[in-house]
Amino acid sequence: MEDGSAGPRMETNSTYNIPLVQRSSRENEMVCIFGTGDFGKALGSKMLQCGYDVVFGSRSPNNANLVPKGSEVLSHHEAAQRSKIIFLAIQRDHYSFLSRLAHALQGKILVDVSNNLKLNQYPESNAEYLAQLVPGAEVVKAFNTVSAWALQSGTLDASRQVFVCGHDSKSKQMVMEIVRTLGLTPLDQGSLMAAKEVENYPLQLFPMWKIPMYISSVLAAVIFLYCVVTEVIYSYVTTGEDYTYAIMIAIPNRVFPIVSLILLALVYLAGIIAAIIQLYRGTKYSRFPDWLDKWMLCRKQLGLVALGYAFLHVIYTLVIPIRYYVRWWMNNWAITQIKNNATAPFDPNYAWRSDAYLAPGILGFFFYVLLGITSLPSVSNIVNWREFRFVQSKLGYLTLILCTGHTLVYGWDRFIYGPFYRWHLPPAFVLSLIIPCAVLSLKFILIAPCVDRIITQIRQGWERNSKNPKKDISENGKTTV
Ligand SMILES: NC(=O)C1=CN([C@@H]2O[C@H](COP(=O)(O)OP(=O)(O)OC[C@H]3O[C@@H](n4cnc5c(N)ncnc54)[C@H](OP(=O)(O)O)[C@@H]3O)[C@@H](O)[C@H]2O)C=CC1
Ligand SMILES: [Fe+3]
Repeated sequence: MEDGSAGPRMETNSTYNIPLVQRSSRENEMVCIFGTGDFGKALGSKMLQCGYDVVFGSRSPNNANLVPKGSEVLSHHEAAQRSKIIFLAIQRDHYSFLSRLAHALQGKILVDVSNNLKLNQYPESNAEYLAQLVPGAEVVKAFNTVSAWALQSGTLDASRQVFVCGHDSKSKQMVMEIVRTLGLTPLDQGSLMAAKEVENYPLQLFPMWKIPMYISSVLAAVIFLYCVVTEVIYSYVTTGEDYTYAIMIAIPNRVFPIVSLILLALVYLAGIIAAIIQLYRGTKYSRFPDWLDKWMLCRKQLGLVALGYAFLHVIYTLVIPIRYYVRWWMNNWAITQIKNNATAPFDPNYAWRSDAYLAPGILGFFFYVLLGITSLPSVSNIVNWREFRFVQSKLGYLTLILCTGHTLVYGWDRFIYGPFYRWHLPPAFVLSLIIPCAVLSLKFILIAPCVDRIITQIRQGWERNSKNPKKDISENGKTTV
């Protein structure tokens, strides 16, 4: 849009709606908005600021004081005559009156901004429903991901993207131009068939985080209950000892590292299953099952949730020295030694064991944090694809090895120590090692040169069962291999 004076717009604007964008020197473009509700008013106000002329279509055109200063309110029929583009800031349930206006709406561009309350609330999308009601108009879906509040307050940072879809590309371009003028970023989503997806988008709560959150919560709950049964209830039943205070710090500090380790292993298990499937099928050209696709797509979120649990484990571990139970136990031990006038000998084995347990934990956590940082868009955008793969894969496996090592050394002789197998149940940390050890063993097999060669070939497009290599029939009938 070329620069120029703001035209007659300036005089009619109230102090609130001084155009921020200087539009073309030609007549200001008139846009019509049906509905003087929250969204209609917010959109109208923003458009006035950006230099458009706004006319509202309302059931009560006499309530002109309700709309932003500088705009007009007319009946739907009159307002429709004034503009090529009409924004429908009306709930879908009230669309039916539009069929009576079909004649006035003939050839107009109707912008559907509506949202629903539930996912898939109606069989067809609101925009497609509108297109059926007013077949003579071009329907474009847009703006439904922008809230009235954000439009009005200007806090659009998180929602600058406006999904736009519609059958007629010219109409879509006109709407996208308005989106740009309002300082937003249009994203063309294709034909009106995409409207359903566009409408479902704002109804989804953190779509990629759902599965990781669900898995981690279920895991945490199950492991917590397992620890309560094998530690608190077991102690109470067998010795009558009250160990319930453990549910505040001791048991959560077992649950957090276990969940973290299992989630981290699950991040890499997806890739291993994918490699095994490719090896088995002997091709990369057939689709993975749906569940694996979903799993692969949420690996980053899974890893970040795992990092969150690792953080909790670190914090809970740091408070151990200030716990009453620990201080009591240490003092008691020292007093017993004084009373007996005998100092417990220094045990280098034990010193080794405790350091060997802590060191991989600290290093593992360090790489864990590094992994988390490199997955942030601001960091991943400045490394190339190879560097990103290197960090996420090599560093990821190193983290998994260190954290698994940390748990293995923690186990030490506890794996075979009878009293830890209460009611014949293995201690929780033993369970936490199953998936990580399986992942590491499988990875070990997959990187063996003979297996790795086949996987690399498959990933480069080689197919085991293709007896006839892919043939291209060129136009002159010759076959090229
Ligand atoms: N609020 C928001 O943040 C967002 C809203 N949207 C969508 O924008 C649309 C409007 O939302 P919102 O402004 O919040 O809703 P409101 O309920 O505040 O306003 C809707 C407007 O529609 C008109 N209306 C109500 N009933 C009828 C009817 N029976 N026939 C004709 N017109 C009627 C009224 O205007 P009048 O009295 O002038 O006729 C009313 O002010 C909805 O489809 C919503 O999904 C999309 C994104 C964000
Ligand atoms: Fe630990």
